[in-house]
Amino acid sequence: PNSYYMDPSDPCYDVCHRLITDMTKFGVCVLDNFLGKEKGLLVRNEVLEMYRLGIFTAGQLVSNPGSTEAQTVRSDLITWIDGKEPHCQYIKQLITQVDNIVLRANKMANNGRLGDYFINGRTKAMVACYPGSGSHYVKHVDNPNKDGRCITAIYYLNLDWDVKSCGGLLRVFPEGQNQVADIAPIFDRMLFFWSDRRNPHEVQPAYRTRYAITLWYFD
Ligand SMILES: O=C(O)CNC(=O)c1n[nH]c2ccccc2c1=O
Ligand SMILES: [Fe+2]
Repeated sequence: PNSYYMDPSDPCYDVCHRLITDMTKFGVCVLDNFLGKEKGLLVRNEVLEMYRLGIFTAGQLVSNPGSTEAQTVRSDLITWIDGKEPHCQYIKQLITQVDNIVLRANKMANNGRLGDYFINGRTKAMVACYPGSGSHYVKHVDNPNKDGRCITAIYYLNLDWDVKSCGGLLRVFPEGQNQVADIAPIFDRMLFFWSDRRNPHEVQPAYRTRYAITLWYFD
């Protein structure tokens, strides 16, 4: 069939429709209140507990620019989760929820292709923590060389996050547009964007501990 029918009374319908529309028009989609406060807090607590248990490892090493000694500035800390680990049941539920939406939006899009992709898999969930000491991520493209990743999906966990005092803004520079997209990493916000060169982006220096969970979908 051209595209599989989804009943508009289905609660997922609106979200899937938003995802298709925004990704087609902007290549970026922001969904707020994604899980709801209660479930969002349960996911957040699992991540904070993991951080307390010290299972995060250093993400990228950023050498001190211009420094003489070889010391490196720790930037983001990360850990990879498939959801089967102990004390990750709510992270697993988040992953399942995002899978449902991406896969059903993929089927619902015309002739079953979301942005001309046929999504057929994803990475594990990468839980990232930016310690608040000005840690950041320089402007980059997630998938510059066709490694198969097509959609970046990020879930933010940061309560009462005010970019003016906490920093940590995600700034996307959509290719070919002179308009940037500034996305605050606020609690229970779900973000999707094309992982390729259409969306260079940076994480500006964070002055409070900043948590996010990222999934990359493959086509
Ligand atoms: O947290 C955000 O708002 C955006 N985050 C990113 O773009 C981002 N992109 N690529 C990575 C690769 C390895 C470790 C962390 C990352 C990472 O936070
Ligand atoms: Fe990125």
